[in-house]
Amino acid sequence: MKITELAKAKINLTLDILGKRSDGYHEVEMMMQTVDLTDQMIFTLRQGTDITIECDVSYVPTDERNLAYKAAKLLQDRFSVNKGVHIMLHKKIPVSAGLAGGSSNAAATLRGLNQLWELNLTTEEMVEIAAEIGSDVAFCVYGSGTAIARGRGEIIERIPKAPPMTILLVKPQISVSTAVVYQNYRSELVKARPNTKAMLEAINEQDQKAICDNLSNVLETVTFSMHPEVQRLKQQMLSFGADGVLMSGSGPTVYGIVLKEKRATKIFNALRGFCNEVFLVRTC
Ligand SMILES: C[C@](O)(CO)[C@H](O)COP(=O)(O)OP(=O)(O)OC[C@H]1O[C@@H](n2ccc(N)nc2=O)[C@H](O)[C@@H]1O
Ligand SMILES: Nc1ncnc2c1ncn2[C@@H]1O[C@H](COP(=O)(O)OP(=O)(O)OP(=O)(O)O)[C@@H](O)[C@H]1O
Repeated sequence: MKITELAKAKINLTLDILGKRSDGYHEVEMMMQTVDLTDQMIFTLRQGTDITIECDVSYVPTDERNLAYKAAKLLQDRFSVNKGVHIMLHKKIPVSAGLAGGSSNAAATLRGLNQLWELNLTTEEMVEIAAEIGSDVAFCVYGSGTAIARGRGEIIERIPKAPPMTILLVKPQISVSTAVVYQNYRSELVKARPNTKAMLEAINEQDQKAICDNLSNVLETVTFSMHPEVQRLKQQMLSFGADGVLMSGSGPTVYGIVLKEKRATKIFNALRGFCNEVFLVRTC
């Protein structure tokens, strides 16, 4: 028996930090959006209880460090499952990019194994389990759409879908640790905080211009100071004519919303001249 699931990348339309928590995490309020940059995952039932992973790119761990493995093991232990699985992961989402690639794979594993192992879990039950794997996994369980995430990212409020928009994703060739970025966050260095209410209104009204005007991520202050080239990339995308530009998550991926299709292709070609990893995608 085989189940196929698609794991989508996410971008943050807003990311605000409301304070530091006693568990060491940060209290956040952020608007999340899926885009149609997807990994494909194929789950095949195995005899015995082994969980094995195969991936078509060499730099993704295929052992217990893989978030998909963690998700499978968690389900197996929690529900005393005496079945195994082989997971084939076709990777398209850049790794350590701020696009929740690993989290999305973990969420797709919860959905896939819910079917393969016939667990009959509701979406809400999967969301609860997701929070034990990572802060971004809960949002990814829904598969696609727009939501506000609160708490440490695991409390999800689904909101109306953002309008279809063309997005350029650019992943610089540097690696950023989410933990280090959060650790170095200083609220006093933030000049303008996100206005979540205004962003919600913009989405409710399907007002693309207002969405572009309200993009905001407080973690830019940290990543930009550690890697000035990420800030330069943002400036460059704005000067090329993107209508709104923001760093996603803790970075280093920077995305640009481009409201005119023809201009998006032009900027895409210009960026490909000096960046290896550039993707032209849509909100979904
Ligand atoms: C930056 C974002 O991607 C935005 O969507 C997320 O907030 C991070 O989500 P994630 O990668 O799933 O994060 P986790 O794997 O849960 O945590 C990685 C590390 O980031 C820090 N962290 C994460 C989330 C949060 N609300 N506060 C934190 O301080 C913690 O040091 C944690 O050890
Ligand atoms: N299924 C997976 N796909 C990609 N990376 C994974 C996976 N499982 C574990 N990892 C490891 O997780 C780390 C972060 O990878 P990931 O691509 O999820 O980062 P990210 O996009 O920055 O995540 P987020 O936006 O949630 O902070 C990498 O060091 C990678 O080796």
